[in-house]
Amino acid sequence: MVEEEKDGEAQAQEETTNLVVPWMRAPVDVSHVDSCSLETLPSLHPRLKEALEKMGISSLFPVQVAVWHETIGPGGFERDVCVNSPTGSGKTLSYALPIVQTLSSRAVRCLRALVVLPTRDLALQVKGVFDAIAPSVGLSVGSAVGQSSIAGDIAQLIKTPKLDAGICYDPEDISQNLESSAVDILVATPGRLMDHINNTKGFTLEHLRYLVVDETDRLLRESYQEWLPTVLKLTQASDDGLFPSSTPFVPSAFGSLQTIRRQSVERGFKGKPYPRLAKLALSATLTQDPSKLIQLDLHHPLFMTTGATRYRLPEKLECLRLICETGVKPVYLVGLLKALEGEKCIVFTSSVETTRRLCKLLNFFGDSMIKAKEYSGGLNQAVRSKEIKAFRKGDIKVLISSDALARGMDVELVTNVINYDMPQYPKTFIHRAGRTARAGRDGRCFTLLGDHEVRRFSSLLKKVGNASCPIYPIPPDLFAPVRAIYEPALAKLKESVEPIAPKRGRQVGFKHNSRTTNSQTKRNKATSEQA
Ligand SMILES: Nc1ncnc2c1ncn2[C@@H]1O[C@H](COP(=O)(O)OP(=O)(O)OP(=O)(O)O)[C@@H](O)[C@H]1O
Repeated sequence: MVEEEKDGEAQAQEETTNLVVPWMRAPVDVSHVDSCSLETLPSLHPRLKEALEKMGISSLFPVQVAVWHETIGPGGFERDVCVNSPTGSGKTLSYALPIVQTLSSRAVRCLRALVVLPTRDLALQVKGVFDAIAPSVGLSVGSAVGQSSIAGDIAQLIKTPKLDAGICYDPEDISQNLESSAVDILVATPGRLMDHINNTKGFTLEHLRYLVVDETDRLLRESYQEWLPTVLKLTQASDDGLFPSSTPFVPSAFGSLQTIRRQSVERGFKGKPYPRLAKLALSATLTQDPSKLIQLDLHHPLFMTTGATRYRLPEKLECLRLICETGVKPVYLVGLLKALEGEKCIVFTSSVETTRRLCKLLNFFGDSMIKAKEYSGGLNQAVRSKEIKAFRKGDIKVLISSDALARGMDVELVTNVINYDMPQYPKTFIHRAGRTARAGRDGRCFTLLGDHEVRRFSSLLKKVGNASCPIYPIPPDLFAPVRAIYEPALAKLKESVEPIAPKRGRQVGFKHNSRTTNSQTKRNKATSEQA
């Protein structure tokens, strides 16, 4: 993927120059923090406790406890927080809970918290987490993501006055005008957010108090229409006027609100309250690149990480490898999938095109072998949503995917991740593998390798802090029937996907992805992580 390549270059640069911003050199190590039961969590709102219990949550994970202390506890949102914590460790709730808790005492509905994620599916997943807790304290959550109707968004986000019988809407009436937003919290993708900022009447970030940049490294890698500088600028605009810290909002001459974001006294401001937006940045592979981090304009940032290594795999993840004979990699994959029959598996490939072909090929092996569906940026959103829904429900057990599914997606009971194509970069490995072994559960990550990839894979494993990756032995009796039907399945695939005259020596297959042309590869890569 073009994105992962950029990531790789950036990582290589960081690794060689060893540039680390000073505040990252003294992190809070979350691996020394214990889980905490809801009963003993200080200051937790009783209705939030109930909502969490309804979700089946009885205690907070370490990263959630650490962020809680820094925001609700003694830290009191004094500093911006940057979290680097493994996949599946519960980062979503680590920011959702303190934001909902602090906003639970708000008097007037305004857009106070903005959560930005790189893809539509991720944004909707995170909205689901807020939806599970925010209504319990009277807060409303909205979403603004691509490929949904703008009119629908506007109806959901902007409050229009109700014209009840006998009551007239009076735009001069401040009490009617106070609530312009229909939501307190907005979960958005950058493109749709910019649409609203530029075009939606009544949409304002004037009262924003919290900004969450989830999957930070991914979001900072691309400018997405300059969304971040725009948001920072719009929230700074209302910082010009300072209001007494005891007055959380003041009706202005225009009937709208003005918000003091932080009521703390900042260094160098001689006792004056200095309004600012509180920011939280999170990822399992948080960038350490100063030129990227500077874009966030962080305030006395506090860095939370887990352990001494840069990246960390989930504790209960088991890594295994399969060394495949040249030219018959799909046979190994089908053999492995037969060995894992009945369990939920995600198979990652290197591109949209390989995803499409591999999925077709597997289905040509016949229903009795493998039933697989595909998920990639090459499909339209409706199809992707349908497939992911079926996968969540368990109607589909095998999902062949590009890296569109690698980051953040939380699908329950995925017990196996299979790297059909070896990931090129440590970050890609971390995110792919992290679709399993989530929330302290067990999971396995298999990587299929050709002989020529073994050395490179060993060096990649070292970078993700995992030295042990034994060979997985597929039971030999599973291979023979698969081998027997490989050639006919391949022939069917050739007929179905090879309208272009094959080049000399070119075969349909998955042995070498380099066979696709450069422009094709670039196209595929470019779409593979698109929302
Ligand atoms: N305190 C908790 N108790 C039990 N389960 C939890 C708790 N917190 C989160 N979970 C569950 O853990 C899973 C992983 O959480 P989440 O998606 O927030 O992880 P993450 O750290 O953001 O992962 P990624 O880096 O892959 O995005 C989810 O299914 C979530 O419901």
